Amino acid sequence: MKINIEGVNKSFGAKKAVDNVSMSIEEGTMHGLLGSNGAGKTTFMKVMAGIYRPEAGEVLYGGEAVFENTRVKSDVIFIQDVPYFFSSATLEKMAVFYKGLYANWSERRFHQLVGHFNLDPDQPLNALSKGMKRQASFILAMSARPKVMLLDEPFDGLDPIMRNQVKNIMMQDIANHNMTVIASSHNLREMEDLCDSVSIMHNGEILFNRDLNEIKGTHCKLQIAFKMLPDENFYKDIGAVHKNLRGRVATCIIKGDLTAVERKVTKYDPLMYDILPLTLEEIFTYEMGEKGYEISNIIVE
Ligand SMILES: Nc1ncnc2c1ncn2[C@@H]1O[C@H](COP(=O)(O)OP(=O)(O)OP(=O)(O)O)[C@@H](O)[C@H]1O
Repeated sequence: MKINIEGVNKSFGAKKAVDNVSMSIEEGTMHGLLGSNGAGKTTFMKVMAGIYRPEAGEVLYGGEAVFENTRVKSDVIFIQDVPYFFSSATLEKMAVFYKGLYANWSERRFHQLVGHFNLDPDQPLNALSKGMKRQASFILAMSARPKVMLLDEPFDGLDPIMRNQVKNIMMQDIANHNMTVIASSHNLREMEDLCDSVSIMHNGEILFNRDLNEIKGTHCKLQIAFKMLPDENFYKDIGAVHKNLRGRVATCIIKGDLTAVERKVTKYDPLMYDILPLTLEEIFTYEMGEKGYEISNIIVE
């Protein structure tokens, strides 16, 4: 289900937690929403889930606004950063509750996942560890077979094996059922491996929103060692948008066709060179630097 977010604002008193955010997310893709503590991610997710009414703008799922719309909400699941369960809830009791809320609820999948994650369906959920509560939230969410999953810090508290299992099941649902996922995170590297597109939120605003396949094909990193340092024309010639010199070794970020870059580089008779793809962190470091932001102030990892 395609998601359109149009000019959304949400404030708490004088604090603009979400400041005029617009973006769209294609059906069957995963979007990573990155940002530091207090950037506005949870508030934005709550607006997307239809929990908060924005003061301006709207969130549309397949063209329909989510706020106070039970039909749309039955296709959208929100896993909050701190799972909440009723005081006497067990997985079995929550399953009955979810079945009533979500039209696509799959009993078969629920029992498969309970077996897979090895949780006792009759154990009180509030007596579980943080990571086990997270697992329980995923079991319930994935059994509801939602068209859209909103995940606030989804993998926090899961051990590495559980992380991989949850990711694998989620990626299968994206590939096989065209599920659309938006996940907030502090972890750039984890999102880089999973997402089709990534945005960075800072002080309630979206600073960047990029398609990862597109961006990775357009930039590369050149590391090159010279016998004699070339003049500035070299950097212009190869299309370097950023350079860092250490002795006679230069590291450049280059925007452009990679084979053309290689052809030009060899003309300068380097001692050695290497052309590497850019990591997402490098792309953002460079692009945010251009806009005057220090990425280490915005994202930790
Ligand atoms: N219920 C609330 N009442 C008042 N202010 C709030 C409320 N919820 C959030 N805020 C404020 O809105 C801003 C954004 O908070 P939010 O929780 O959305 O950030 P976040 O990006 O999710 O942060 P974190 O990574 O720490 O979870 C913060 O300044 C926060 O203090």
